[in-house]
Amino acid sequence: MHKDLEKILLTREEIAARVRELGAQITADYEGRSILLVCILKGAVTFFSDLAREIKVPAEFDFMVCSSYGDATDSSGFVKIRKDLDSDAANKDVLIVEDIIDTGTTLSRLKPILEDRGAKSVKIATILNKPSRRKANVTVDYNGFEIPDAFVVGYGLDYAGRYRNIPYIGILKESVYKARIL
Ligand SMILES: O=P(O)(O)OC[C@H]1O[C@H](OP(=O)(O)OP(=O)(O)O)[C@H](O)[C@@H]1O
Ligand SMILES: Nc1nc2[nH]cnc2c(=O)[nH]1
Repeated sequence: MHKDLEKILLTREEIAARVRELGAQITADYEGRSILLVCILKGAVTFFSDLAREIKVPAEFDFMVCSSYGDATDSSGFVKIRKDLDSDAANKDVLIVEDIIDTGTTLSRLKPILEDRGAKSVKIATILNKPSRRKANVTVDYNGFEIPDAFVVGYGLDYAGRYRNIPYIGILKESVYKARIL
């Protein structure tokens, strides 16, 4: 285990098994159609590349970078798109791929933006979900794991830009972020 982790929450094997299940479910749900898979950078990149290979219907890839400010329950909560899609979402079945849904601010703002562009459908897949932290309503169509309110890293998720390449998901030691040693 990485020295900065308190414990491993989800092993490589557990993640891979769940990703296979999600891929099979998505493949069945979209049978006969194709998907525009949208990766929300950077955190979702690992899940995105694993999930995409478990989806057996034709899939286009595209990428967005978003920053959220405030929370979605007040009018100051908004999402800034720092890198937009290259493709046109109109008339496409869009599947947004996220690493974690926390307050829900990002997706509660992003989903309507893609719907307003004329997407045929917009659904959401996430590997992690923290429902106890929710402030904005988000329907999660494909939910990997519900996790407690602890700060996790690995499998794409970072703290201060680090730990994204840990191949499993673990809880970061409080001493790491309390000491602000990074
Ligand atoms: O539900 P919310 O409270 O809106 O939080 C979830 C968002 O926060 C994280 O991104 P982050 O801004 O940390 O960027 P990163 O993916 O580049 O690490 C995560 O990837 C989601 O996009
Ligand atoms: N890395 C990381 N980012 C988050 N964003 C919201 N919750 C988390 C978390 O637990 N870990």
